[in-house]
Amino acid sequence: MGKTMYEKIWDRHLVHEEKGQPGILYIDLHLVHEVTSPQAFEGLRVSGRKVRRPDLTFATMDHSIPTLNRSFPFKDEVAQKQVEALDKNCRDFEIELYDLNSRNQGIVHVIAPELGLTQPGQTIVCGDSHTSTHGAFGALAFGIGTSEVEHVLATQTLKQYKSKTLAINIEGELPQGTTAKDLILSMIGKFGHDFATGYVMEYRGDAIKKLSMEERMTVCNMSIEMGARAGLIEPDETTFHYIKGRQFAPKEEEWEAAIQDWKQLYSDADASFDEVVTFNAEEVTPKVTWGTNPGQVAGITEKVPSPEELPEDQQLAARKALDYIGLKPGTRIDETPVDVVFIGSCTNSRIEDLRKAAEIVNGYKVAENVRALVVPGSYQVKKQAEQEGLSDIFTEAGFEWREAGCSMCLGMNEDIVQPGERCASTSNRNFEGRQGRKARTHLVSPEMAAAAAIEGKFTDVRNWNVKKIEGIRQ
Ligand SMILES: CC(C)[C@H](C(=O)O)[C@@H](O)C(=O)O
Ligand code: SF4
Repeated sequence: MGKTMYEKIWDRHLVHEEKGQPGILYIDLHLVHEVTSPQAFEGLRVSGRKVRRPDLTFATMDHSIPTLNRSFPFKDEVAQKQVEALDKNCRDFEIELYDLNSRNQGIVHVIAPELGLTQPGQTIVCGDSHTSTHGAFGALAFGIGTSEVEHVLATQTLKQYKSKTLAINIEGELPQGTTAKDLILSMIGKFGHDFATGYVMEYRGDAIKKLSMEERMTVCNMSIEMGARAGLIEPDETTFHYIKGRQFAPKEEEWEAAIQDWKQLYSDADASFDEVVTFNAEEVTPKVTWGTNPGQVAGITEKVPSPEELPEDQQLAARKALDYIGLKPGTRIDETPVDVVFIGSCTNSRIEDLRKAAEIVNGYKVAENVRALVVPGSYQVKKQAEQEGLSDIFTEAGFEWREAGCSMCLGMNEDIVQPGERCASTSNRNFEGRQGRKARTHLVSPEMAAAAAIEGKFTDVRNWNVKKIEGIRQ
């Protein structure tokens, strides 16, 4: 019988296996950030170990760093300590670090693809759940805990039980005016935020094939928000084209061999998945979450549901969510006002996201009483957006234009949504307190966030009067 893509990558990396025990997998790329690594390095020091493959380990600063003034001293002492610790750890253990002065700095899941570190067929880990992003390249990529970070640092391997496999066959095409973010939010809405728990899922079908690499990353990024261990997309010409020429991509003489190898990474026609579901892309509309998990989501023309309309096992959670989010059943989503707009995070802070948001913003002004921020995913995204004139469009409209980092996605720095404020956010998590104490988060696409900033409430981007960007420096 044939193999799934997951099984192929698993088999290529299996170093050792014993019945009843987790397999030992070789790790090709280990990404490190300041929040989940300090204790792991401390563990190495205590046991007198070295990092086994510093050349396969890359670190960046992203989670807790300020996005305005990044020079020491930080306002937040804990953040400064984390950053200083990462700096020392990377020096002591000879790991490449993209610090706040580096041209390669940015959110860990934005920079690794951007640098060509992320490649098909690899095993990639990071002490961070959104490592699933890299699955967009056909890499087996998932988050690990801090003790596992230590294990990978010390051995370049990881103990893992094999996951079950799930195929999501996406039929049809995404309708005009909808995005990859709407697609993944729709799927989580349909199947539920814990549907894929214990599975590695493969997104398949024409709608996926038509997505750009950046859009595929948006989809895979949120696999974890459906509970999945990892998300995978078969690599194809779009993937190869994206990788070619990047800093760490295979060089000319190795390129052809790499492509031949990557072309083997598909699920065989006779491979069997533990579970197969289908999803119709034609159903997708611009989405806004109304609750405190990403599956509590509605279309822009819909109303906030009444808990009684929902399946019984979802009613209690819906009641609690509505109470926290401060919305009444029956409220029209497109009449819901926003106080804050955040365009950023590893889900939606790449150059295409900023271009699409800028296209909506161009020629308009941010509504009074709305505070709007754009936080590019990396230094390189920021520079490119500035060269293309996107930053001018944002700042002229009244957006704040920041340095790269995670920022308001999780509010570990000063970029926090105040208690009771409602935020349209392009990030991936909306649980209680995620963006600040009592902050209310609504997950949306960059286009929907941009339109909400201008209107001061959620609005249907499909009806937006786009003012073409004249003389844009692209
Ligand atoms: C800080 C880190 C452990 C965390 C994660 O693993 O996802 C963060 O990135 C998040 O998005 O909540
Ligand atoms: S941007 Fe948000 S989701 Fe992504 S790694 Fe940072 S905190 Fe986690």
